Amino acid sequence: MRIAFIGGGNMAQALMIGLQQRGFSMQHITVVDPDTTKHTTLQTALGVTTADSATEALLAVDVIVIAVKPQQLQQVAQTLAPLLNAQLVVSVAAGIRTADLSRWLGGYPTIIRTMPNTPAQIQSGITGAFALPAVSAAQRTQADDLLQAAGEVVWLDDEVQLDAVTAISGSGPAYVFLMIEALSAAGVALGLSEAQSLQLSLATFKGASLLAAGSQTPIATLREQVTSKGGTTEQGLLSMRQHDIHGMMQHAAEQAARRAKELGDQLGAQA
Ligand SMILES: NC(=O)C1=CN([C@@H]2O[C@H](COP(=O)(O)OP(=O)(O)OC[C@H]3O[C@@H](n4cnc5c(N)ncnc54)[C@H](OP(=O)(O)O)[C@@H]3O)[C@@H](O)[C@H]2O)C=CC1
Ligand SMILES: O=C(O)[C@@H]1CCC=N1
Repeated sequence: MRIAFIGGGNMAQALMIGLQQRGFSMQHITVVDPDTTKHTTLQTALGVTTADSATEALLAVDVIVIAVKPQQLQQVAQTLAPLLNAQLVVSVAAGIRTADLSRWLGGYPTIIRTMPNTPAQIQSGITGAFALPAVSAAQRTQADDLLQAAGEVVWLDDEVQLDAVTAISGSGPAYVFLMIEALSAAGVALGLSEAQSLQLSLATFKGASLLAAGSQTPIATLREQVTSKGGTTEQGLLSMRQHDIHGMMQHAAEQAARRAKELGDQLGAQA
């Protein structure tokens, strides 16, 4: 499979590192990004070919992954439109709907909209994906192979659900990083050194996540197994409930999903 990435920023790099870790032939990847300061790093660290603008020859690939910011997508799509020739187009942009991208690409039919996340770079990502009906079974398999290099893939039948995926797993790593920062800061406030508090917090998130992911036991039961009657956890959880942890997470996800829809509405309204 030959791949062209349009945009070589954070998300594209996370996907490419995932592909590299999986042993993908990196010489089969071209990255188009006008920010030439990124080119040397992309070439030396990842072994990919770089270019500052797209040409028909550079886009003679099987899959084009568009990984620019949603605000840049319309302009990028209009530049790509005359250069396309039946390649599969995969978008990772938050909020932007396939109908709008297809229109910007001149009525292009073979598009898969996805929402990956940055743990892709250690093959521990998860991607939500939605394919337009014109995408062939072979192209869907190609996209699945590409995305599986980054971790799990969840195929959706309803594109609207991608805004929820964005709010949960697309943005989710940032929520988790914030929680690690917060737990670690709490440890420092209780007298631990910064280094040891971070070590304890990181190992706790990692251990609890691995235990939960690898166990048949319901998460609530795993939580109860930590919570000794009359013990310490009970007090910690009580405080978290008093501060409405569920409401906080619900509100955060709602705000992220609202923003994904807003990006789709506002940017998708462009001709
Ligand atoms: N970061 C994340 O965790 C996730 C991001 N996404 C999506 O991925 C997309 C990219 O996000 P992210 O990687 O964070 O953003 P970045 O800004 O890191 O990457 C975008 C890159 O595209 C470049 N670019 C701008 N214009 C063009 C152009 N005309 N042709 C080619 N490249 C161009 C940008 O250059 P310059 O900086 O000079 O503008 C930049 O290097 C977004 O749509 C986002 O919604 C999806 C899931 C998770
Ligand atoms: O914050 C953003 O808009 C992108 C999409 C999901 C993660 N990062």
